[in-house]
Amino acid sequence: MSHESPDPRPEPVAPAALVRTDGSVTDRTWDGHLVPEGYSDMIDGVRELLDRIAAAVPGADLVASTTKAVAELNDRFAEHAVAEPDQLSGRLITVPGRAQLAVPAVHIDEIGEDGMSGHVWFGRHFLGSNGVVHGGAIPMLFDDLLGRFAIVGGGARSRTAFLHVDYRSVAPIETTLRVTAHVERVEGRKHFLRGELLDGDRLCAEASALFLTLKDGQQ
Ligand SMILES: CCCCCCCCCCCC(=O)SCCNC(=O)CCNC(=O)[C@H](O)C(C)(C)COP(=O)(O)OP(=O)(O)OC[C@H]1O[C@@H](n2cnc3c(N)ncnc32)[C@H](O)[C@@H]1OP(=O)(O)O
Repeated sequence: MSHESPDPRPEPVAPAALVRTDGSVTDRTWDGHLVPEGYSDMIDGVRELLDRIAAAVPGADLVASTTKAVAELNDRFAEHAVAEPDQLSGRLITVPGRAQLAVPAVHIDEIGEDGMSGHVWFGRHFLGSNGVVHGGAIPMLFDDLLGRFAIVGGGARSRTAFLHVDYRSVAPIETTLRVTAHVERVEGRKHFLRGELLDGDRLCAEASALFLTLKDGQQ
């Protein structure tokens, strides 16, 4: 049995090359590692695959062929494993979601010294239930966005000391939502940040967080 349904995924907007916030193009991570051509497109494809798998009831043929293909890919990727300082996933700060698949892909629209705004679209991979984004995905979004902004805003490497999230109304999946982040105040190593997730003008969730700049040699 199959159900016809409209495909709600937005057109992919991630560039083949990596575009910095000032519009210039690079082929390297922030710390100089060369990124193979098409890498961010590959990550986008895997993100779409996670949404497609979450949304589908596949037949036995598709299950078998997918299991075989994934096993082959696992073997091939295992041959290319590197140590953490050399990995690309999570280090492409110019790509939505930093090419880290657990992190929802936030597209940054505006960024300044004290704040940023962007948009995010949660696919079926991030479904909690009944058309609503999983409650665990929202802190992940805020931790990444605010943590990244603690660095972009002039901080050095930092870690989350606390992250408080209030869920004010449901966040729908398959909808373009707005996200904002701003610096509330900085006290020495302590960066206090706030963020919001909105559906139009409706506040879905808000976060307040403290990030601490790490001391030299701190893990
Ligand atoms: C790759 C490129 C991409 C970059 C993009 C990356 C974006 C991703 C970002 C993800 C970030 C993470 O998820 S990090 C992973 C999740 N977080 C963690 O695992 C952190 C675990 N906790 C810790 O490691 C530690 O507790 C720290 C680092 C947070 C703090 O330890 P510390 O450095 O020794 O500091 P400490 O002396 O305890 O505290 C310093 C000051 O902060 C205050 N303080 C400390 N913790 C708290 C707290 N929870 N609530 C209130 N205040 C606190 C203290 O009272 C003190 O205030 P005063 O007396 O000075 O006034």
